[in-house]
Amino acid sequence: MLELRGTGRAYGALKAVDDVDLTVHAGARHALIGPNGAGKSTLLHLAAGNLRPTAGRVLLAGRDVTRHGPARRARLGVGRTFQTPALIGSADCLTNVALAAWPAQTFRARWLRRDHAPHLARLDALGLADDAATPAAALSHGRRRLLELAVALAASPRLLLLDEPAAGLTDDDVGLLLTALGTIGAEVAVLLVEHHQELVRAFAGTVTVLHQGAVVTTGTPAEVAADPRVREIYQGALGAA
Ligand SMILES: Nc1ncnc2c1ncn2[C@@H]1O[C@H](COP(=O)(O)OP(=O)(O)OP(=O)(O)O)[C@@H](O)[C@H]1O
Repeated sequence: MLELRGTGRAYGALKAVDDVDLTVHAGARHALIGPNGAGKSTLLHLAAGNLRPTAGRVLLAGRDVTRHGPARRARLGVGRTFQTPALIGSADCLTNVALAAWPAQTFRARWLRRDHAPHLARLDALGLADDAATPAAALSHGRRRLLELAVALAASPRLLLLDEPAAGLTDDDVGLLLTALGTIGAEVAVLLVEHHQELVRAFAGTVTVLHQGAVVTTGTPAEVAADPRVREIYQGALGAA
């Protein structure tokens, strides 16, 4: 679904992302971990088109999108969330989801836009049905995270890029987030940047470790947790026993 080939992003002498090869397969549950400053957010920006690489290529479903901006990549099926939720605070949850769904809808669905049933179903699937009429700004931080996920999914992405969705969440909220992530269909590949080790272990089938902009290793959570290089550079990142 997503391929980075020799992809890099430099800021002067600093290589924030350095010659990265990364493949996220269709339907994958792929996590990207690494210490602070490893280059994880930069890599997500490169995948989403918010940043242009200074080296290498980005492919989406085999198509070279290196020079495509974020809007064009979104039309090709890339959805994302940000470290700080990007929502319309004054609009209620239903409106946030309905607006996000608009570009992916058929003409008929737009004409029938008063039919909010699909959007309510989406909110319900993520545990937000009771908040349909609540302004996004009035939600707790944890529920804003869930709404951001609902908004990203409303655009029917084929690749979903999630930037630290568990940041600042309570343990209970992380449980709700994990349940919500479990509702994402197999037609959507997910690349998750996350520091929360239990969430990574519970969610990801594949984990890539980034350090100083470069890929250290890719494997299952157990393989990565057992890798001595990972233990060295990323102490306890996966709660290695
Ligand atoms: N716009 C920028 N200009 C200069 N340096 C930058 C810029 N953006 C990021 N960097 C640097 O690139 C490196 C990678 O940053 P990035 O935010 O991608 O790391 P990260 O792994 O997401 O970190 P964290 O886990 O703390 O969010 C860091 O050294 C950072 O200071």
